Amino acid sequence: MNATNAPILITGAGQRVGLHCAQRLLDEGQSVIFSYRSERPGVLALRERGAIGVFADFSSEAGVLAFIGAVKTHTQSLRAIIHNASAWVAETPGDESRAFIDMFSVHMLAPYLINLHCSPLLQRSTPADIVHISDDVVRKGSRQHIAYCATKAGLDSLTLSFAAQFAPLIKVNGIAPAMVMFNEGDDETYRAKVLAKSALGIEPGPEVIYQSVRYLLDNPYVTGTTLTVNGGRHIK
Ligand SMILES: NC(=O)C1=CN([C@@H]2O[C@H](COP(=O)(O)OP(=O)(O)OC[C@H]3O[C@@H](n4cnc5c(N)ncnc54)[C@H](OP(=O)(O)O)[C@@H]3O)[C@@H](O)[C@H]2O)C=CC1
Ligand SMILES: Nc1nc2c(c(=O)[nH]1)N=C([C@H](O)[C@@H](O)CO)CN2
Repeated sequence: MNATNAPILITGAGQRVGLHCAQRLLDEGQSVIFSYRSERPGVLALRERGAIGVFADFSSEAGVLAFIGAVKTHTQSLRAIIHNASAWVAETPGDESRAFIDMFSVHMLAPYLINLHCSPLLQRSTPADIVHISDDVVRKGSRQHIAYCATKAGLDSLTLSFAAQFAPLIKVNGIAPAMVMFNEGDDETYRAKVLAKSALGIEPGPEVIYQSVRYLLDNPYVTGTTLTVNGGRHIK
């Protein structure tokens, strides 16, 4: 918990990694504001623990600005912003542009606007952090998720630019995971194929992302860095 107990803002926390990280922050006595788009059991669970849920549809500028305005009705300061919200959409013939625009908006426009408009709230907290959750796939590209990978690469660029812009009051870092947790529909063949891509060959679960977030929040001498959390894919 920080001295002023300024809340941590985490986006896309209704399920999976974001939900786990929000729960772990609450476990440690940290106040949390989170974004959700769909009403999920995780949204209720976080609310029942005292976290503030704010609806967000990051697919448009108007939706992002509306979210920012809503956050500012709940707090005047922020300990950190964790940009977790994401859409993992493969190219599908006929609506390539829609997919690209949607992922540009959630992976780049939303973090860009939220960082710019909420930096004054972060500056009222010491220390203060921004964490962008990217993807290890940026390292080499992806034939199956071209737009997804490109927009995550843009997020990595925002890490570098905002780290320079906001130093020394706000640290800005990224986390680049490879597969952390499968999706329900992933069959055994796909799971085996993905596990074989890393040297460690495990599905680690969302705690490895929380551990990475914790490191970045607690370390006063790290900014402009993206942590690779990929089970050794790059050495396989
Ligand atoms: N899972 C993995 O193995 C890996 C994950 N990552 C990254 O880690 C992070 C967490 O992954 P994971 O938990 O699987 O993420 P999810 O796929 O579960 O997405 C997280 C949340 O993002 C929200 N979201 C998506 N699009 C929008 C939008 N347009 N506006 C508002 N919210 C939106 C969804 O909200 P709702 O459900 O309310 O609609 C969703 O619950 C992501 O950034 C992901 O790219 C990187 C590599 C591997
Ligand atoms: N928003 C999301 N991004 C990603 C997901 C996901 O479920 N939601 N999943 C992956 C895969 O696990 C991939 O890493 C497998 O190689 C990537 N990004």
